[in-house]
Amino acid sequence: MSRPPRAALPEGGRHRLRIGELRTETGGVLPDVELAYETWGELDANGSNAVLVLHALTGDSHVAAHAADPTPGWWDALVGPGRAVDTDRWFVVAPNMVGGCHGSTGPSSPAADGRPWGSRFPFLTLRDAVEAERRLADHLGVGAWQAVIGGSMGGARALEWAATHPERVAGVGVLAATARSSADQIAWGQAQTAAIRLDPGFLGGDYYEGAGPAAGLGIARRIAHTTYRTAGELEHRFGRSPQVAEDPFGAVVGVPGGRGRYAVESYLDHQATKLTGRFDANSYLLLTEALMGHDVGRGRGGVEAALAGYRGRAFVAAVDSDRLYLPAESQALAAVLPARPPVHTIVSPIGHDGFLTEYGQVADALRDSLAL
Ligand SMILES: CC(=O)SCCNC(=O)CCNC(=O)[C@H](O)C(C)(C)COP(=O)(O)OP(=O)(O)OC[C@H]1O[C@@H](n2cnc3c(N)ncnc32)[C@H](O)[C@@H]1OP(=O)(O)O
Ligand SMILES: N[C@@H](CCO)C(=O)O
Repeated sequence: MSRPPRAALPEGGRHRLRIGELRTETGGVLPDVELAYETWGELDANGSNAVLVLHALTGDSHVAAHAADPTPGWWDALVGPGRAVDTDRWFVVAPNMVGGCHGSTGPSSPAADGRPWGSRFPFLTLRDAVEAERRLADHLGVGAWQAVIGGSMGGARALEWAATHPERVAGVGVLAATARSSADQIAWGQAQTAAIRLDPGFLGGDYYEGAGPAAGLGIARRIAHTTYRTAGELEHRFGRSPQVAEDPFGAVVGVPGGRGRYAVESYLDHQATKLTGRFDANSYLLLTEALMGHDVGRGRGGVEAALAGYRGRAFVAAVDSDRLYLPAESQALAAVLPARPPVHTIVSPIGHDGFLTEYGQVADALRDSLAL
């Protein structure tokens, strides 16, 4: 996609907020929670021009470049001066989800005894995350968000915001996400969590003084990443090609039982290595299981009843080739949102990750639908 030129980076920064004790839905207690978040633009005097952007499973708060951190973010072309979420007009806020590993309190953070929480970190739900973010909104003086927007797990959290605090959400944007995690999504999640837990280095979650479960986390990423892409894309990019200088039919000297790799294997190895270098396995487990537990209708009489009280604007988008978050599931969500929004189609050969690479296709519709 073409990116409009960036005239100047918006004002912005990296921040931390202590939100106090968080009692989780399932009875856990986190005594002193800190949220890491980033901001772009300026909040107006009424606190009425704020937009909340929520990241996906392994994302973080760095949505776009700003003056304090010019590194491009994961939705850089969507958020900034003159962009769909125009930071000359909107004050944009993006927190790292509680339980994560990019600044907010998570399993790798020190507990009161100074040791990492590890296995002691309580199970979290997306509603617990929304409660943490509600306190952030209160702290910032944001009465109602003009929009709460996210993709994948971020979209699920956005929907939870609309169901939990309908009066505080004027518009909700849900990309490549559904009202409830399906059996298929739970099944793929379970293969990933098993890979981590069965790694001998996992040590029940208390691995911080050892090597840790890098192998298990890497396998989890390989499984997940394959579901984020399509069979067609992988065939087109890699086919049956061997990785350069490797022979899938030949033994590798010095590696007992080893053989050369196909290019697609090397690609997945690379994705695994990148993730293990930037993500904590316990956070991966925690957030994956929070997402497996996602059902906006849980305890609320079902999905339709849960969203019936939400009177704000709605934007729903699906990637046409997404084999994990099916376009039909986005249609089902749109059909029960009171605004009855159309489902915008992101056309992409790559599948689920298309919401990260092709969002420019829906930028105008997103802005118009949410009055941004
Ligand atoms: C909304 C959110 O919060 S998510 C936050 C952002 N997401 C992430 O960071 C998650 C991790 N990344 C991703 O999921 C993806 O990289 C995306 C979706 C962001 C971008 O995808 P794409 O641009 O299509 O990149 P793609 O999946 O093709 O990967 C390219 C990488 O594979 C490498 N690669 C390609 N072929 C091979 C091969 N045969 N062997 C080894 N590596 C290979 C490339 O060198 C490149 O490496 P690099 O990323 O270190 O530069
Ligand atoms: N590639 C994205 C997609 C998850 O929905 C991530 O890792 O967060």
